[in-house]
Amino acid sequence: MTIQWFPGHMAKARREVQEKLKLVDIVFELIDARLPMSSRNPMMDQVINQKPRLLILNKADMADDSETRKWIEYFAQRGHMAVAINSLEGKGLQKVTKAAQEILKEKWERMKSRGMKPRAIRAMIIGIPNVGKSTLINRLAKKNIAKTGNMPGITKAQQWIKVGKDIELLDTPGILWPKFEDQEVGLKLALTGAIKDTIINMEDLAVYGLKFLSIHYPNRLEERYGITSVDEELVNTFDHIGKRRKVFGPGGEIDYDQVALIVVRDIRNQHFGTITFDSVDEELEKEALAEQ
Ligand SMILES: Nc1nc2c(ncn2[C@@H]2O[C@H](COP(=O)(O)OP(=O)(O)OP(=O)(O)O)[C@@H](O)[C@H]2O)c(=O)[nH]1
Repeated sequence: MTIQWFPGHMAKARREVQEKLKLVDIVFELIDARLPMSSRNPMMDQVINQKPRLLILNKADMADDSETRKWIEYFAQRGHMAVAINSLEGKGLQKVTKAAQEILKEKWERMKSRGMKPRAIRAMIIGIPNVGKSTLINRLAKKNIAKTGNMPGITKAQQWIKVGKDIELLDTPGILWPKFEDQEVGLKLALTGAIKDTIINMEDLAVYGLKFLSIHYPNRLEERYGITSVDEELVNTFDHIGKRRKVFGPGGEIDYDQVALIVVRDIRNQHFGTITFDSVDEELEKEALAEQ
């Protein structure tokens, strides 16, 4: 699904999320483990206000494990519990229930001490497009979709999905916009396939990808393309890859469009292995600079 995010749509999305928030105890903020910063909504804190939140790093199977561990630690230090999962194969889902119980432990104990009967935790998933919201909901749902009637304050009947006996999940996720105003974020989102190819320049994307790999994963770049850095004259790098991959136009010249496409596809199809595009160390550097 592609959504054009105009101010009106953003306001509507925000309103819809805030309506649903009234129904839940906790928000599951779904983010892409390859982009733990860039795949988050820039206004999430304001939108969900003080609602308890669990960060779920989805698509962990495509991310760099060592970076994922660092990101979980990074978020923990900022007071946010985070877990890494793979919704596509249903890996790590049990961590979600455990973490939600942990986050709400005190509240539940208070309720118990006031003599209230224990009940399931009500949760909703929020995330930017393509982060895997539907996949996760379907995974958690199995056959446990429970229909409920109208809830006060909300016009459309909400369906709850029973996840084990401890969690009830709203069956429709909240969709919020990504941080597209930052050009580098846009390129990262595009490299992971979160943004439609029609709105990006493939050559820019390929160049960004190659530079990223040369900095963070030079060995993998060498293994696949026989280079460890990107030449200042970009055309030399494109020529090199074009020759290596035999991408020639009708007159025998290198087809640069095709080279760009090959690079982007190689990255997306994991021919460079599992990659995390947002680096914890760079984020910490940015934070340190901002504090100065
Ligand atoms: N490898 C991998 N792919 C995943 C995972 N979760 C989702 N996907 C894939 O990511 C793509 C997007 O998943 P969706 O569940 O449609 O994402 P969504 O957030 O509901 O997307 P919108 O409907 O656009 O908001 C699909 O191709 C899924 O198969 C995961 O954990 N690992």
